Amino acid sequence: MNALAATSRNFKQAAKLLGLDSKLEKSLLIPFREIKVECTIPKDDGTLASYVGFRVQHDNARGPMKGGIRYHHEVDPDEVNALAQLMTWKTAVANIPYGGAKGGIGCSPGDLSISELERLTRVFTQKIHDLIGIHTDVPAPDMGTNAQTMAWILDEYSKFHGYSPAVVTGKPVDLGGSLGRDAATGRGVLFATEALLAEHGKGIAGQRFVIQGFGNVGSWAAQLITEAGGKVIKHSAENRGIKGFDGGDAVDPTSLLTEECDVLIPAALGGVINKDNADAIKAKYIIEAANHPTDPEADEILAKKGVLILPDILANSGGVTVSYFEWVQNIQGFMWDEEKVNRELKTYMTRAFRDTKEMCRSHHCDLRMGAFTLGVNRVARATVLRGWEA
Ligand SMILES: NC(=O)C1=CN([C@@H]2O[C@H](COP(=O)(O)OP(=O)(O)OC[C@H]3O[C@@H](n4cnc5c(N)ncnc54)[C@H](OP(=O)(O)O)[C@@H]3O)[C@@H](O)[C@H]2O)C=CC1
Ligand SMILES: O=C(O)CCC(=O)C(=O)O
Repeated sequence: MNALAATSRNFKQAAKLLGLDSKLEKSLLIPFREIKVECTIPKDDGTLASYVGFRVQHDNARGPMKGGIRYHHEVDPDEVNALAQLMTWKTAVANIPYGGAKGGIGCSPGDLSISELERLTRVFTQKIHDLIGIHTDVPAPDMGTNAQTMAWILDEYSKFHGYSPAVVTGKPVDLGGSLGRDAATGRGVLFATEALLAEHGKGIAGQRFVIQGFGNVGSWAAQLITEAGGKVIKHSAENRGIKGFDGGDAVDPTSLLTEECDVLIPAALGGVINKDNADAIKAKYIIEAANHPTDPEADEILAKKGVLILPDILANSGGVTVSYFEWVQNIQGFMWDEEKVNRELKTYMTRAFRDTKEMCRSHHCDLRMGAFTLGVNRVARATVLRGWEA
């Protein structure tokens, strides 16, 4: 199922459980603003290359819009729209004062040189600089982008608006980035997994994990789970990003989803768990480190098999939570030590898990609907409180 159809279906199910007014439901679903820009750059060989960039600003009822920028050849408007919508519910689940947005450029970053990536990022920033900002929309890294990409956005944005470190998060620590942001999504995955397993009288130690994707999120999750005593038995790439991680074997990324294990952690692309492979999944728990890795059809099959799924908008909210801490530090002009960042992250992740479970109890629903009803309800309340006057 297309990412937007899947995300909207989950939203509508949550709206129904909450008994939302149909006009409010419609207004929450339609994005605040969709931006599509042409980005042409000279390549290193002197020829020109054109790319399409997107930024979808989904909702700002609870605060500035927030979300990553993805560089990937499969980036398309529907997917960016779905990812932006997920950010709106995710920031509300985490209870941080943001709305949701997401951006992307349809390109294969591995085929571009560093200077081509820098030119592309600067052209994209030139096209969107007056639509982002510290109190309007704050980008961050996602697949195919990193702290260096954020440094280029910060520099280009600052040419127009003056030095503004808080306009992006996930930037290098030397430019005002937060200690602990690099590991934050993976660390949040660890805390969320601990909270879920604890409900079943289990800990990380001794559980067998399979992780798909070994970029920023997957590699940090693997390292931290290993340090906590978990056994990462398979992962989907050569060790990348984390020096010295030596757990698990590298195998083909699609077949590993159906490997024998206790906990499966998809940490790459969306839609990888679908009606074609859901029945063959052997894990007892799925922790969605990636965004929308599970199709609604697969959700139904896995529920019948008794597999518990910790949904993306809760499981991977550690990244945006520490992005919030970074933004707060930039605005305060005061840097936190890493221990404080990690301690606060644990508090926020544990609270989000507890609040989600409360919605599961009160609305008699699974964890995905618990998280969706929690997020959608908070955004709906803020929307109504702000009023409808034009
Ligand atoms: N970075 C963050 O803070 C956050 C990220 N996320 C989500 O986590 C996921 C991963 O993001 P991140 O780690 O930042 O991205 P990275 O670009 O750092 O890493 C992506 C990983 O996915 C792998 N991958 C790419 N395509 C496929 C495929 N078709 N099948 C299997 N593996 C594939 C890549 O392998 P290779 O290197 O070989 O291409 C790489 O290991 C995304 O869904 C993202 O939206 C969610 C919250 C926050
Ligand atoms: O850190 C952020 O602001 C956003 C991270 C992100 O894109 C995500 O959670 O999917």
